[in-house]
Amino acid sequence: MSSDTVPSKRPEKTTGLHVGDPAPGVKKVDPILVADHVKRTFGGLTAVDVEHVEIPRNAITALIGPNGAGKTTFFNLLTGFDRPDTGTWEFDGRPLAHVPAYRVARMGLIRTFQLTKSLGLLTVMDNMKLGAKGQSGENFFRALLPFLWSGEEKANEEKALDLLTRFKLDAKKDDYAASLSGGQRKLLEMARALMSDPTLVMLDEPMAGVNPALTQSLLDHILDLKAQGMTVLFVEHDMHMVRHIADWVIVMAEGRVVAEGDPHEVMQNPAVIDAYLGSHHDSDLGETETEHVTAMKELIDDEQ
Ligand SMILES: Nc1ncnc2c1ncn2[C@@H]1O[C@H](COP(=O)(O)OP(=O)(O)OP(=O)(O)O)[C@@H](O)[C@H]1O
Repeated sequence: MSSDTVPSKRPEKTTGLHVGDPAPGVKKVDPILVADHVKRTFGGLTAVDVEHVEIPRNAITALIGPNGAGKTTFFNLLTGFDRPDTGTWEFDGRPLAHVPAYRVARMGLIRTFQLTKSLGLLTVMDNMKLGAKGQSGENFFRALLPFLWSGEEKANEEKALDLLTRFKLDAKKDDYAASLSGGQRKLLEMARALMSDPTLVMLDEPMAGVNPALTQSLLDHILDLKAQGMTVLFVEHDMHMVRHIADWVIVMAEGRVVAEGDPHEVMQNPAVIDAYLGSHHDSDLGETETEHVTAMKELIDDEQ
């Protein structure tokens, strides 16, 4: 955790996102994603058991929770990278359960991974082109009639260069992705996600492994996504980041949503304190205290 984790300008928070008390599963004024009864078990372990959750449109929502709470599994389910035992969910009013990941992406829901998936032996530019919608090779007839797609190829390259410039990676466009630093790879992954003009961007631990020199730039880019009309849902352990940029926070523990609210309210919610600190929150956790718990403890103290 870093207390330097602040964007360069004060983020404009979006409020008025929910209807009624901010309890788990609370209705949103304009949800972009609505999930019901999504359950995933691994043998005897219930990793995800979300009864109902709504993600507000054109806002930044943080999904937080202690290690093993089910956040990444839930991300995998929503984006078609894993299959639930039960459950349905809709993205922009369209059912998504059983839709494979590549089609979910084409529908406008793009995700990044905790460990970046940039292809090290491809150049930065080639990684970007892979993120484009409707690539030439996808369609048999286009592949037979290349003049149909040369214009598209050029447009993709221009768009990629534009994005790489925005993310300050243009000078690296011909380098192998493997030569980038961890933080630059995170930026590349985010830039690549934007190649397909998503409406919902899901980021799994965008700050993990990013050195302080790049954290501000990453935060600014995430805020930009909202400014451009996109919706962001991100998993993050860095609570300072959550507090600074999230408009809404959803807290998971043991597979369930245990609390929701704006970042300041949520940090004071007893269910959240319990989820992170169990029954130990008045005592020193000593050796057993993880970095995430320490971070949460500091913030809870700040809020009180
Ligand atoms: N493929 C799998 N096979 C078996 N168990 C799994 C699998 N994937 C996840 N789990 C288990 O499901 C639970 C939820 O894991 P998940 O990675 O979703 O949690 P998380 O909240 O993302 O945790 P972290 O913050 O540590 O990344 C954990 O107990 C984990 O061990």
